[in-house]
Amino acid sequence: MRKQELVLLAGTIETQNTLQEQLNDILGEFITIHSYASEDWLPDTLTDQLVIYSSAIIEKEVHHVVGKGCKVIVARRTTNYEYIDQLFELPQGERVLYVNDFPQTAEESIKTLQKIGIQHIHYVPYYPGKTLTPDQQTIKTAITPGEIHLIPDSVTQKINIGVRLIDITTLMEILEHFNLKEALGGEISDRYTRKIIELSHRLSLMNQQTTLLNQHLKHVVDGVNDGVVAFDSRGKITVFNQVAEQYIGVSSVHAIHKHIQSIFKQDSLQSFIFQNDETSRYFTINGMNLMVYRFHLNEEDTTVIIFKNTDETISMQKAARHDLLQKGYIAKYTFEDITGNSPIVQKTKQIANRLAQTELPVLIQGESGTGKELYANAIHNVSSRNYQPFLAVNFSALPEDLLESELFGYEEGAFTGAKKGGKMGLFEQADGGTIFLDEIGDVSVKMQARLLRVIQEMEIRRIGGNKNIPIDVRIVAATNKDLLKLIEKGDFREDLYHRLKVLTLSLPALRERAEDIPTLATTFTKEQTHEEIHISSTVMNQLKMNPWNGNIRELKNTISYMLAVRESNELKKEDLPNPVSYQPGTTHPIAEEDIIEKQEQLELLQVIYNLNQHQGRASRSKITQRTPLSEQQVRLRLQKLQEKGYIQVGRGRSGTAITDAGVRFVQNQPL
Ligand SMILES: Nc1ncnc2c1ncn2[C@@H]1O[C@H](COP(=O)(O)OP(=O)(O)OP(=O)(O)O)[C@@H](O)[C@H]1O
Repeated sequence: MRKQELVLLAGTIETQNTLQEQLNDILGEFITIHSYASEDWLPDTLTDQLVIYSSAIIEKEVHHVVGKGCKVIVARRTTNYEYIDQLFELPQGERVLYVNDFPQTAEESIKTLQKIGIQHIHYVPYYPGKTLTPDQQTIKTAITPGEIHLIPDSVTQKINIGVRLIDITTLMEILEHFNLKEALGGEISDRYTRKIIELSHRLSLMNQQTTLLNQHLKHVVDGVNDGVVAFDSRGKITVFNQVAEQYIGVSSVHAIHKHIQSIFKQDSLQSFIFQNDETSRYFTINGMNLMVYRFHLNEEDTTVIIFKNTDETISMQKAARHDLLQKGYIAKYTFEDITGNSPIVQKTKQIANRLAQTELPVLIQGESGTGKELYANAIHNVSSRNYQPFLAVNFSALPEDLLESELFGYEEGAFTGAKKGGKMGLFEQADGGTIFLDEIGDVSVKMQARLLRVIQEMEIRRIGGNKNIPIDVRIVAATNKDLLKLIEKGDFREDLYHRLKVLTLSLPALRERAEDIPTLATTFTKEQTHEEIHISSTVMNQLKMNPWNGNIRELKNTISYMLAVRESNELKKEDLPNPVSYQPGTTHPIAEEDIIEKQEQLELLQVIYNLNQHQGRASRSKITQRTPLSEQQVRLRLQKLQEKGYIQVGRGRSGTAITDAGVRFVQNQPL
């Protein structure tokens, strides 16, 4: 049987090609399709043919070629479902121009799109000759079924959903014309609907994916440890996670889509949410201490509120600290542990506190035992790095050959005995925190060069390694040596000195703040025993007088000694260690007047001792005759000797007698 034929007449080549392809797909097996576009060329007069117009509008342009015996069918057209996926990506409520060649085709197409469920966007029909209102002229997106050239220039996003296709009723009309409807109608409508089903399958797949994505995001937001709430420009809640449910005491099902004010009833919270100057504030909500943060997502015109439980944050920080503590990388002391109320200590603590707030290196200088390590700890603990590691390296305690691998680590196989997998050095381990370089004056010149490089570059290279590892470490160094003298002698690099001493902190010697000695002595006593210990005034006076060349460490050791040897709950002069056992002077000589005054007291004591031995109790005039001191000076020194428990000054004319402690003191003095 000869195949039947039909002629398709379209306006544009694009429409011609698309519809030719559609008809071929569905009817090509049974009917031969010829097609022409009026914008291209048309055939000579057609006779006795079935002619399909792509739309009623082209009639004027083509009717002259439709001759005798022709039957004309004007195609009804519907959206081409293949390309509409892109429309789902447009945001909810977006205004778009729907651009077509005529008002009725534009209106029709909009209705079709709405019918198949694309209702989240707001369509404005547009066709040649339509005048847009000033408001409509701001629309930046246009959709068109192949009529790209008709889109106004103001539009920036152009979505071509392709030429509209011939609908099923027209296809059935064609079959009827050829008397094929009965034989082929079912099959053709199946082919047509299969395409539609494919589309609805794609749409449902897309919906499924959107639902999955929404669920996934809900799980993510629910998994966040903080309360998260979001609301749109009208105040309607769009996000309300599980933690927010707990904090606010409202279920998300109840909260979502409600107005924010109906859920957050607390006035102060409402005013915080709606004002613009503050971005965070502290609130107590349902008995919980919450820090509330607010920020705006401009693109989505959404406000997000985050609720952080400060009690939980504190316990998390404690857990992090516990972790560091287990590794031993923690600064144990704070400024509270630094005992002393003397003006000089208060001032030093104040300066240290300020230095701590910077990120710059600090060099702590002070005699041995003045608390340099204590200050380094305290500085770290008030700095912004306080929840990061604090590592102390004592250069005088580590042998030179170990130092390098300890500080910088090594790679596997770097040397015989190197651990499998290599080792991280202290600088790497201190990353994010503070490294305390103690006794920096004892560092060898070779190590000084390496340290200088690390401090300059803020990166290290492991022994045997070939890559530089960046580090973020704050340096606090300490020394009891006079680094300037070392520089003069060529034992310390001047460039390293300048790198380290960006900020300096000088710690006072204990003798410069003797007024702190009673508090220190009592503190150390309490630290070491729970027993109620009294320090006799004689002992206290003696402690105050001692030059303390070993500073606080020496004082602490003296207290430990006395607590060990005491016979009662009172620390008496007999418990004091032998003066010669006091630490020898380290860096500073004892202040001049101290030596002289001590010497004079000793001489006086010697005089009293001799007088007592030969003449019994000694009168003040006799004592004065035997010394170069004035009567007034003798009186003052006798008072001091009595306070120390070395003599007993009698009333009236009864004279002065040396005590046992005085005798011991005299006898113990080097000749
Ligand atoms: N102000 C203070 N209050 C309480 N204890 C202190 C104080 N200063 C120092 N100490 C104690 O004295 C001892 C010595 O302190 P630290 O080790 O910090 O001194 P240092 O200056 O680093 O000494 P060195 O130069 O010998 O290393 C420590 O036991 C410390 O706890």
